[in-house]
Amino acid sequence: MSKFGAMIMGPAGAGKSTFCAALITHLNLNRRSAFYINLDPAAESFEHTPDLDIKELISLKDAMEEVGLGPNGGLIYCFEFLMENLDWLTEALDSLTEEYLIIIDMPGQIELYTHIPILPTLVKFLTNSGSLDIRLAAVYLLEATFVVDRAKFFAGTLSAMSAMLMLEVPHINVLSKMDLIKDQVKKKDLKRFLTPDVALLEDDPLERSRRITEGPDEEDDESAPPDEKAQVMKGASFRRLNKAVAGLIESFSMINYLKLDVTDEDSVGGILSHIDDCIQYHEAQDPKEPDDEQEYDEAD
Ligand SMILES: Nc1nc2c(ncn2[C@@H]2O[C@H](COP(=O)(O)OP(=O)(O)OP(=O)(O)O)[C@@H](O)[C@H]2O)c(=O)[nH]1
Repeated sequence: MSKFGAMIMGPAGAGKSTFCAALITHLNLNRRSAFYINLDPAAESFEHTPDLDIKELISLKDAMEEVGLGPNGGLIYCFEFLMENLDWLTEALDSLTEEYLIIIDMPGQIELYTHIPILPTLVKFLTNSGSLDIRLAAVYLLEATFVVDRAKFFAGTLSAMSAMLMLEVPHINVLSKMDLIKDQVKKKDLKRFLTPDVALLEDDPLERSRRITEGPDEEDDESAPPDEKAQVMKGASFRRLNKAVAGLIESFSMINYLKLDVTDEDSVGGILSHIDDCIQYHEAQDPKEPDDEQEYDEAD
């Protein structure tokens, strides 16, 4: 029996929990079942009470107080503790049928998606551990207001890409909180962010106004010792680096974004359709009995 899930990821405040809540409401309205897991050991309040909450196992507060760690160290400690107690997940998920969409609400610490190997191990366990075998989609949210600062947008896009390459499961990128930029960004301009292209940095209005007020860039001092050059990356070098990164994203066509407005039922439904496609949810529902197919063949 297959299980289906979506892991909702992204930086702090990107709107993950709000999206999880909207998704659960949408599923329920469409007579589908959700199993909501909170894996953020610091999360306090929820619109829908989680069916499973990491805080039952360990909370960030416990980790910080008992082990004397800060918030980031505490989070890593909680995830390491989770990895040592994976039967807690297996026991809760084992009996779920294929009707359920398992929704996993992740913490927002960016380290988790970039350079710490815990998440790939967790995803491998969920998708490939034999007993669970969840068909999982990764959904990465980036706040749409980032499009106003293009360098920030590309930095966010890099973290989405990092998560995508690290996890090796079907991946959906989402620009969340679209309602916040509806009136600021023209539709035509927005299209360029949905499939980011490098020219976005060249005609960045923020950059143009900076050049007008500060004047043209000073070229970097080529005679400076290598250490100093590396540390003082500013002006032209910084822009060249940004452009190279944006070029990389563009030339591999690795990132596309879907738009999300949680206040719009169709928008939430649209993201759900993409998730369903990625995990082939509908194909697994009401499978034909072998006998049905046989009867059909005989009638021919
Ligand atoms: N305008 C607007 N605000 C939103 C939207 N989604 C979330 N927010 C607000 O953004 C803030 C953060 O939302 P959360 O859903 O808690 O974000 P999160 O990614 O779960 O945050 P962390 O748990 O800190 O990682 C809250 O104040 C939400 O009300 C949206 O689509 N539009």
